[in-house]
Amino acid sequence: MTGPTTLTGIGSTPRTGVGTARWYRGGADLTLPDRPDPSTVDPAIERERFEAAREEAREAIRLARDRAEARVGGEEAAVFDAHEAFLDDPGIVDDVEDAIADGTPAEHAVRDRFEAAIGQFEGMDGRMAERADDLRDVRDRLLRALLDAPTPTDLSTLPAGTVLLAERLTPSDTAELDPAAVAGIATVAGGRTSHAAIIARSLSIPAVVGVVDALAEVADGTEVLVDGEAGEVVVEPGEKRRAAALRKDDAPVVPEPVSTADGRAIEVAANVGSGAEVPPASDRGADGIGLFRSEFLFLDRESPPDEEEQYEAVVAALEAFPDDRIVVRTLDVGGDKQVPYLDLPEEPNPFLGRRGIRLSLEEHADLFETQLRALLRAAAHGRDGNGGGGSEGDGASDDDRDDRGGLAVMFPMVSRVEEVEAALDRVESVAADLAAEGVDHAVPELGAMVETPAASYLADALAARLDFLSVGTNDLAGYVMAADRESDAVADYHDPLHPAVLRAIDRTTAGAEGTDAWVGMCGEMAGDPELTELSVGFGLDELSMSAVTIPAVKERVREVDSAEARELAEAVLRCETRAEVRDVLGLDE
Ligand SMILES: C=C(OP(=O)(O)O)C(=O)O
Ligand SMILES: [Mg+2]
Repeated sequence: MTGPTTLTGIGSTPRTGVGTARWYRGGADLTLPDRPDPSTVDPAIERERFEAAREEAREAIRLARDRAEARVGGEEAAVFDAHEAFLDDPGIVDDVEDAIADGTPAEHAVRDRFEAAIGQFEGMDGRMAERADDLRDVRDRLLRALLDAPTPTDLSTLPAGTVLLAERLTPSDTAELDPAAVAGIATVAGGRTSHAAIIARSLSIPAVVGVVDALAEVADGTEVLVDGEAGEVVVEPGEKRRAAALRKDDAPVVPEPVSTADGRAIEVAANVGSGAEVPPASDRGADGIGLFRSEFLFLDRESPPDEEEQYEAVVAALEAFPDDRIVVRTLDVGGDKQVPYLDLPEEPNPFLGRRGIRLSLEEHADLFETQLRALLRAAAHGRDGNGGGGSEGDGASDDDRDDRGGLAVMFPMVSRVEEVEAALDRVESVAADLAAEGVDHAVPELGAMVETPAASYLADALAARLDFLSVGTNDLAGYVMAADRESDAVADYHDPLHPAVLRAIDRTTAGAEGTDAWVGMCGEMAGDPELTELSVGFGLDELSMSAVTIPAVKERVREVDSAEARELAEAVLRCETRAEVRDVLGLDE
């Protein structure tokens, strides 16, 4: 391949890096010998081999876990606990042992059983499909042990400036990478929400996944640029493109809050999916956390976290940002986020079913209560001293709260005023219980996500009852455009730059005008520096995003004039097609 050639995929870590391509092919050859005649197989020996392989794999998984914990933190490392659990899963172990008893050699029994499990997960939606990667990882560890195959290339010692190309990377592969050495990752397979992609993001390694386009033709040693924001891999990019891309990525970190050129303060906060993402957010200059996806505390485990664990996770985030606001979203499961132990109802169309606040108010009222107890206790932390003597809050009018600091809590997937009223009642009753028990607590700021057209139409009524609203453009675009956010086939529809979505955003800020509620945005649109002026023009007070784009968005906010930004928003709101919107914004089609 002679460049420059641009291959497209899915941007996963929105940073850019340039380096030298190096293919990673998983190291060892795991081709199995031909299956022998069952009568020649000694099941006792095979059982012993299987046992020994499990123990070897267990040791390697624990080592990977410790290494990941040291590099990216405990929450990301917890994926390896899930890997270890596969080694003990009776549904797998018993089947492998049964096959061995019938005369199947251990390596064939392992491969067959894992292939079946991988096939099952691949047939599911969203995050569950990505558990297939975890199973592949465990299967390969077992097969390596059984075949006595060499361990794969040591990914922790790659030379500086490597762009790693692979068919797919497992979570263990990714956790081994040294972010100082690896300039980028491009893989043929994988989605944005696979564990491997999440770990790469936590390590801030530029990454593009799902590059089906001719990645295989890129030879080792070629210069490659990985633009994880545009979702592009540029082969032999040339000096101009390289310099432009790196300039974009290198916006200086601005630790203090920023205002527009004419003095309007805009909070630029971080979205985090786990405690491990909190320190990098603060390093990138986040003004607090605008979206703490609390559901990550519930994934990849066998039972929900208890009140204490949730309390501690939130307090750790508050301590990392003592002067800033931390917005924790209550449990948002259902739709693409399935949690097996919660026994969520089977639904023909989960995106239009029991999700978010709907589950918290009914099927999982118990989990909601535990979560609110943890949150109200955490809200007292740091007031009147470190954790001691918190006030008994009185909801939206709690006036001893610092303007911008402290805890805020928001409810996901709201579509009715009644849901907000019921959630506020639950908060009040949890506060009363804690008071009766003599437990320190406070009522945090309370808000709702605007992710449904209903919430956008009702923004005035919601804002009148709450302290804030936060626009979730990922789901809002999906529901306004009737386009599944997980489906490639309708990816074109799922774009916040469609006029209908932009009008829903504007309707939200307009609805909140005249109330005391502030309005933020925490969908992916908020993190796009090319859309910062438009977001300011819509009247948003806060933009919350993946930590990596915070410096570029802060830089952009400082250049914006809010009157001009409003004119831009008005021009965009007059558009009738996405092409016209892109034209007004000066973006290429
Ligand atoms: C931020 C959002 O929530 P999530 O992506 O977690 O569904 C959104 O829908 O825009
Ligand atoms: Mg959402």
